[in-house]
Amino acid sequence: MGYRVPMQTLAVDHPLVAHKLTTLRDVRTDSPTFRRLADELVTLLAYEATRDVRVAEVTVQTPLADAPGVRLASPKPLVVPILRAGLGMLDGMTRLLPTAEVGFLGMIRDEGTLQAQTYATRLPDDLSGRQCYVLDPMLATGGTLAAAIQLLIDRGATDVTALCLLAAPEGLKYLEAVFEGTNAPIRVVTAAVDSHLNEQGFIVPGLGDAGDRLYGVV
Ligand SMILES: O=P(O)(O)OC[C@H]1O[C@H](OP(=O)(O)OP(=O)(O)O)[C@H](O)[C@@H]1O
Ligand SMILES: O=c1cc[nH]c(=O)[nH]1
Ligand SMILES: [Mg+2]
Repeated sequence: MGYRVPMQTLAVDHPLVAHKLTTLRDVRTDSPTFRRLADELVTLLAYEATRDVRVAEVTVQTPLADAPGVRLASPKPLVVPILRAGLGMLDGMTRLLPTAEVGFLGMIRDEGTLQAQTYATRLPDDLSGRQCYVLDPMLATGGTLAAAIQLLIDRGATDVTALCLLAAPEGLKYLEAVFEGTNAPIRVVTAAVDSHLNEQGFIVPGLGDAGDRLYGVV
């Protein structure tokens, strides 16, 4: 029997995170500003989300002496943005993890049933031993993120961290229930856990439709 690993959620408590999130939420914030703030915010979240990223010890020479240090280790971490809205978090993440590889998942939530459908998958076949970082700004019902994490686990991933700009308590509870008792530690790093979901499955107070605010209503 596998041991139980509770899901860990970290809401990053930092004034700069709160400052950027406040402007992201503001309905008056236009798309160019929204894209810039999402990019800046994910870099702050990534700093916390990568605390356990694997490194290897190295020695470099300074102009004065040898200095012990570390470099990002192999195998390379995998970053997986969930299209569309997760693309708005990709550059901010890879800026901190420049050696990471990038896989892609295209997923859309049916606005009637709130069920997630996968329309694109481009991932390495074997994810065993890889640290995986999933990017999706909104964790609402949790259906999209649960399906994405399951796809990674099906390919052997055992170390998955999701970065979300906002999370709803309902979605966090759903993820906990889905992955309870799996061997894979699941971590969620978010800028805030909001109040609740409304009847349309939107996070309240939230920031609206993240994909539309990043890229327009298409
Ligand atoms: O937790 P859930 O209830 O599953 O909802 C969250 C999902 O909904 C949004 O995507 P959307 O379906 O709007 O696609 P988009 O990114 O292309 O706009 C969001 O970016 C998440 O992927
Ligand atoms: O509040 C929400 C919920 C799902 N998707 C979004 O973009 N926003
Ligand atoms: Mg959307």
